[in-house]
Amino acid sequence: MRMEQMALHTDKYQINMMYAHWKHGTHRSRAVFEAYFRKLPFGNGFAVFAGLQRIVDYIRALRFDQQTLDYLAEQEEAYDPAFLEELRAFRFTGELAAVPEGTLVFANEPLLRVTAPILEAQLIETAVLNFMNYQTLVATKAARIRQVAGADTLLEFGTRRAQEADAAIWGARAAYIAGFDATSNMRAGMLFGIPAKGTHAHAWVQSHASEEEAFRRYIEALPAQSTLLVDTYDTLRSGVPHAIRIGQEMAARGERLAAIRLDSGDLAYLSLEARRMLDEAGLPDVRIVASNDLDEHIIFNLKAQGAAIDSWGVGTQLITAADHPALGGVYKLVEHEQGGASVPVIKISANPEKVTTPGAKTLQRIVNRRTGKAEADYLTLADEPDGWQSQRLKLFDPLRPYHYKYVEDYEAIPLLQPVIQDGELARPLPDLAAIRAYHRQQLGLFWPQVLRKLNPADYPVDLSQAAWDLKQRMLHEERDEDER
Ligand SMILES: Nc1ncnc2c1ncn2[C@@H]1O[C@H](COP(=O)(O)OP(=O)(O)OP(=O)(O)O)[C@@H](O)[C@H]1O
Ligand SMILES: O=P(O)(O)OC[C@H]1O[C@H](OP(=O)(O)OP(=O)(O)O)[C@H](O)[C@@H]1O
Ligand SMILES: O=C(O)c1cccnc1
Repeated sequence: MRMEQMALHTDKYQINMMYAHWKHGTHRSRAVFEAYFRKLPFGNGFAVFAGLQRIVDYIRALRFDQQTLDYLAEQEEAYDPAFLEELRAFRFTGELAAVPEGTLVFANEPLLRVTAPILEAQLIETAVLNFMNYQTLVATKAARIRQVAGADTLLEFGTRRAQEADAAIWGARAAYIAGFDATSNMRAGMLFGIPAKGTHAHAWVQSHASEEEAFRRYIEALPAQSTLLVDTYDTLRSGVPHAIRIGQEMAARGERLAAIRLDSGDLAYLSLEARRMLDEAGLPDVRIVASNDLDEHIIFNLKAQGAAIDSWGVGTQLITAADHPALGGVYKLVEHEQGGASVPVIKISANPEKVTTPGAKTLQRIVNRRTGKAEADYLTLADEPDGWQSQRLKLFDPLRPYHYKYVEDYEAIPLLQPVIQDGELARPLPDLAAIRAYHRQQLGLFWPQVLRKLNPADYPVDLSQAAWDLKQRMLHEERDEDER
């Protein structure tokens, strides 16, 4: 997809650090950054990774054009014109490894790893996090909604309430990855190939002399796809009876009214009454769509009340991730070239959760061959020799290493896969249909206790002995340094 000029979709401090590196001649030193989040959103037991397509499009299109360079030249920092010439020739030349979109992911594991000259790796931090945090958040919310909706149809209706246009389309895509069936946003439909679906609004009914006339004229125009919104005046006294009359007329002509939509009031009561009325009128095939500030909690409750709803239109709560409006993903330096060698680096914090895990890492999903279920995610240092995969594996909690277990008959599935190498796409990214299928398959790898939406079980994310030892050694070295 074509991307607009995005080079300055970054925080100024990135440009300032790039400049300072350039001034000191360190801008080509190789750096390894990893992106991860520390806390799962919505109290969920997993997140659904999304955003990679946009990240890849952005990275590959990164250029500093004349307008961008002119703007940089005006800044109060008075960047050296020779730096701007360096930027004029900018291309991303590094590597990106990432987990595939649709993967179930957890806190404190690398979802992306960038290995590049530090000038390049630093520039992309802000945008990478921007895309990853939002899309992963919405995909995760969508997965929660899919979980309660079972096999019902889920329609994404959020554009009017989304935090601007990009959020609407990329949010629609994220929702589709995690199991929504369609979006109302036509642009998302066109750009991404998501099925686009729509009913009609109250304005259609209000713009006619009567509700019945409005319904009749609507189905005359769109006989095959008509869903009639029945709550403009009085759902059970007016909307549903009028829809029934239209539905019966259609049936007499050999056509079928597709559905009615409920958009206010007690959706359990109204759907059950509407279902009864439709069935009694000989229209058991007319489906019922519901909307009105729905989320996973309300859908769960409506289903528990036996609501007769076949399709759910979900907007605001999904697209704005209203109950957890940001994923706190971070992008941390884990290794940096010093004196020709790549050296692991650590960031210490008084808060143990904020201490980084040094060294470039790989991420494996340890799947028990006997049960077919994932036991843990396992981080090794990227330079650890292969071969451990065929041995008995000790899995221990990195914060409480005396909590451990052994796994014997397992498969170690590498999750961080090469996406960009030497600035070029390593292989084509999967299409949306493949991403959705992969996401469904991912769900099958986990026990229900990890997947349940209320108080899920913790899924272990463990370090290899070598990764753990490196972290402990660097923590102690830092402390010794402080005490000197
Ligand atoms: N049976 C139900 N159980 C739980 N929640 C419900 C039920 N029926 C509807 N809801 C939800 O309760 C909320 C009611 O919204 P609101 O107070 O705006 O009432 P309304 O009748 O929809 O009015 P409006 O015409 O302003 O949309 C919505 O989020 C709706 O999805
Ligand atoms: O409720 P959401 O999950 O965000 O779904 C989208 C809403 O958008 C439309 O309402 P509209 O914007 O016409 O306003 P309304 O809230 O008065 O129904 C539609 O009728 C849904 O209710
Ligand atoms: O098609 C619909 O019914 C629809 C689309 C967007 C928002 N609300 C409803």
